[in-house]
Amino acid sequence: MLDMPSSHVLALLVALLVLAMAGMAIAGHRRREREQRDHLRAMREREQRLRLSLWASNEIYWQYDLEKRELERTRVEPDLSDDLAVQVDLDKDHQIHPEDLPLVLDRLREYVTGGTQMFLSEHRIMGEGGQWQWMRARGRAIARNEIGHVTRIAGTARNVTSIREKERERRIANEVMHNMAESVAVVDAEFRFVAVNPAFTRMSGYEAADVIGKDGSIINSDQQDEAFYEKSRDAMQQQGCWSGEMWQKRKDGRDFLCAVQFNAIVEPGSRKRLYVVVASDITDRRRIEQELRYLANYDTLTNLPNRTLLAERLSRAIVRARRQGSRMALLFLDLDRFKDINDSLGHATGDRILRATAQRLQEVVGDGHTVARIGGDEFTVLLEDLSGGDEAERCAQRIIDAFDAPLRLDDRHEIAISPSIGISLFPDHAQVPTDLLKHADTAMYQAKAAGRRTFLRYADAMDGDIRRRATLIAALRKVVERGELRLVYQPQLVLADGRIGAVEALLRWNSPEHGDVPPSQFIPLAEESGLIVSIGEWVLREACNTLADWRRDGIDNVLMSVNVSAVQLLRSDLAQTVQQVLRETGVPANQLELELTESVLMANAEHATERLQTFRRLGVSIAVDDFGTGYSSLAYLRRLPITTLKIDKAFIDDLGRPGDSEDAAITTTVIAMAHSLGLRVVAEGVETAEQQRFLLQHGCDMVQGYLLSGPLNSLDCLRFLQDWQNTPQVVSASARLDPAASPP
Ligand SMILES: Nc1nc2c(ncn2[C@@H]2O[C@@H]3COP(=O)(O)O[C@H]4[C@@H](O)[C@H](n5cnc6c(=O)[nH]c(N)nc65)O[C@@H]4COP(=O)(O)O[C@H]3[C@H]2O)c(=O)[nH]1
Repeated sequence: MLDMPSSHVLALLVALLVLAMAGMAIAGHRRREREQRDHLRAMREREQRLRLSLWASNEIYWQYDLEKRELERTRVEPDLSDDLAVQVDLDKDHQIHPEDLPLVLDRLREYVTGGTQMFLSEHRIMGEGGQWQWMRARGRAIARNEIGHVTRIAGTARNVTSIREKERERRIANEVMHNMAESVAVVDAEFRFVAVNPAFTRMSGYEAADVIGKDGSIINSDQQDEAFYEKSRDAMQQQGCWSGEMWQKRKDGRDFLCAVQFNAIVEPGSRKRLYVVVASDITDRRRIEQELRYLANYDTLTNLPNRTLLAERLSRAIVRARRQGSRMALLFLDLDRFKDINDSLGHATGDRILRATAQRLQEVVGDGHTVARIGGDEFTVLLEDLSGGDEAERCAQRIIDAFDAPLRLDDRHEIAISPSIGISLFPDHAQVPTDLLKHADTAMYQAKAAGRRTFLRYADAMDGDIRRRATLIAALRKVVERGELRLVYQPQLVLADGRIGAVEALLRWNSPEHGDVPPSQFIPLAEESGLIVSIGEWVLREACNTLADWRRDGIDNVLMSVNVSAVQLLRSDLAQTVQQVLRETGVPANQLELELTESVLMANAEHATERLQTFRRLGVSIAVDDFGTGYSSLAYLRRLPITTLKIDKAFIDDLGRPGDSEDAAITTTVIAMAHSLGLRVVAEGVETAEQQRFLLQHGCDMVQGYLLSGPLNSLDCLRFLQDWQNTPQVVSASARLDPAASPP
C-alpha cells in the first residue's frame, strides 16, 4: 500500500469507510428488523394469548360503532384465519331476541350518557343451532370524538345460558324449599343442622337460629328409644338413604309423628356429605287412619269389636283351633224385649242399656275372650280352648245369672233385662265362621221361643224349627181375617166368699195347616212380628163382646181379665183402643182388667207407669202376671199403678205339700206384702185342694187353676158362671171344688 499512489489509498480508505458504513447500516437495519420482528412476535404472542384466553373463556369479542350504528361480533378461534366476524346494524339485529333488544339499547344509552361505569347487559341472542342463548355482554368505550362522546365501544360477551339455567334452578329450588309444606332440614355428616326451611319451623317450633349447628337429636321424641334413632342414622350412613316414620318432639315438648325421607347429597363446592331430611307431619293422618280403622272394626257405642272384627277373629280362632285340635264356642246373645224398651224409653236409654250390657258381658267373660256387638241388641262371645260344650253352657249360665241384677244406667236409673243365648261349637256344629254364627243365631231364636232368659245349644233339628217359625208367622198374618182365632175363658174364684170374681180370656189358634198351635208358641211370634197389635185388639174386642153377652144373660159382676203383650202396651195406642172397645160393647171399665207380665213392667217401669196411669184413670184394673218369675221387688211394684198381683204357678206347685218349702215362705210373704200395698192377690195354676187350702189359710184373695176349672169356651163358661151363681158355694179349707174339673 506504501507503493500505491496516495489517490489510490484515499479511494481505498473511502471505499472501506463506505463499506464500513454500509455494514453498519446493514447491521443497524438488521437489528431494527430483528427488533421489529421481536416486537411483532411479542405482539402476536400477546394477541395469541389474548385470543386463546378469549377462545378458552368462550367469550365473543364485539365492537360497536355508535356513529355508524354497526355492531361487529367476532367469535375468536385459536387460529386467526378461523375468526368469525359478523357485522350488523344494531337496531335491526335479528340475532338479539326482540324482547331483549329494547333492554340492550337502554343499557347502552345508560352507559354512553355516563349513567354506568361499564356497559353491561344480559340478553338472548340466536345461537348457531337456532336456539336462543343467554349472553352476558360487558364493554367500555374505546374511542371518543373530539368533544369526548363515545364513538366506539368494545367488549366481550359470554354465553351464560347454563349459568342462568343453574341459577334459575337454584332459585326455584330455594323457592320450593321455602314454600314446601314438608319440613326440609339439611344436616351434615355428623347430623348437625346446616339449614332448615320455614315448614320445619312451623312443624317443630324451632327457628333456624335455634337449631343450626346443633345435633339433629334435639328433636328426637321419647316415643321411640335411642336405638331406633341410631339405627336410622346407621342406615343413612351406609346406604345413603332412609325412609320411615319417626316420632319427633316440638320445641314446646309436644310429640308429632313424621313420615321422613333422608337422602345423602354431596355439597357441590366442598364435596362434603350432607343429608337432606324431608319430613311431613302425619300425626293427624295417622289419627284419622286409626279412627277409620277403629270405625271399621269397632262399635262406637259400646267400644266392642263389631261384626267385621268378629269375623276376622273368628277365622283366626278357627285356624288356631284346627291346628291345635281344640274346641271353641260362639255364644249369640240377644236382649229380651229390647225393641220394646227402645221404642218406649227412647233411643238414648236404649243406648245406655247396650253400653251397660257390653260392660257386664265383658266383666262376666273376662278380657281373654272376644265380646262383640254385631248389631242392635245382638252380642257374641267367642270362647276358645274349651274342654267341651259344657264349659260354653256354664259360661252362658253365668251370663244369664249376671243379668239377674238390674243394669245400672246412671246414678238414678236401673233396668232389668235378660238375655237369650244360642251356642254353636267348633268343630261340632260348623267349620266356617258364617255357619258358626248362623247356628248360634238359630239356637238363640230357639232359646227365645223356649221362654227367653235361657240358653240353648245348637242342634240340627233347630233349622227345621226356624222354618216352622217362618211359616207360622206367615200363617199368623191371616188369622184374624180368616177367623182362625177364638177365646177360651178360665174362671177365678174369690176365696173369701166363694164367688167367681173374674175370668181370664185365653187365646186359641186353630190353624188349618198347623192344627192347634199353643199360645206359648204363637204369641212370641206374633210379638216379634208386631202382629200382636192387631191380634191383641181382636182379643180385647172379642173378650168385651163376650162379657157384654154374659151381662145380658145376667152375669154382671165378673171381671174380664185380658192378657196384653208388652208390644201392645208400648207400641200401640192401647188406651184409645180400650176406650173405644168399652164404648162399643158397653162394658163398664171397672169390669175390665189388663194383665201384663212382670218382666215387661219392670223393664219399662217408668214408661209403663205412665201408660198404666191412663188405664187406671179410665177405671180399668191392672194385673201383674207371672209374679215371682222376674226380678222385681214388691217395693219396686209399689211405684206402678197396679191393682192385682198374680203369683206364678211355679210357686204354687209345691204349696200344701208336707215339709217347709221355700215357695210356701215366698208365697206367704208375697201375699202379706201385696196386701200391705193394697193389691189383690190371685194364685195361678192351682191344681190341688191342698194348694187352695194353703192359699185360703194365708189370705190369698183369688185362685185360678184346673182345680176350679180349665179354660172353657164362651158358652160353657157362661153356663159355668150361671150354675155357680145359682148354687153359691162356700169355700172352706176342704173346698167344694169339683176334682173332675180337669185340664181342657
Ligand atoms: N198346668 C196348668 N196350667 C194352667 C192351670 N190353669 C191355667 N193354666 C194355664 O196357664 C196359663 C195362664 O195364662 P197366663 O199365665 O196368662 O199365660 C198365658 C199368656 O201369657 C199367654 N196368652 C194367652 N192368651 C193371650 C192373649 O190373648 N194375649 C196375650 N198377649 N197373651 C196371651 O199365653 C200364656 C199361656 O196361655 P195358655 O196356654 O192358655 O195357658 C194358660 C192356662 O191354660 C193349671 O192349673 N195348671
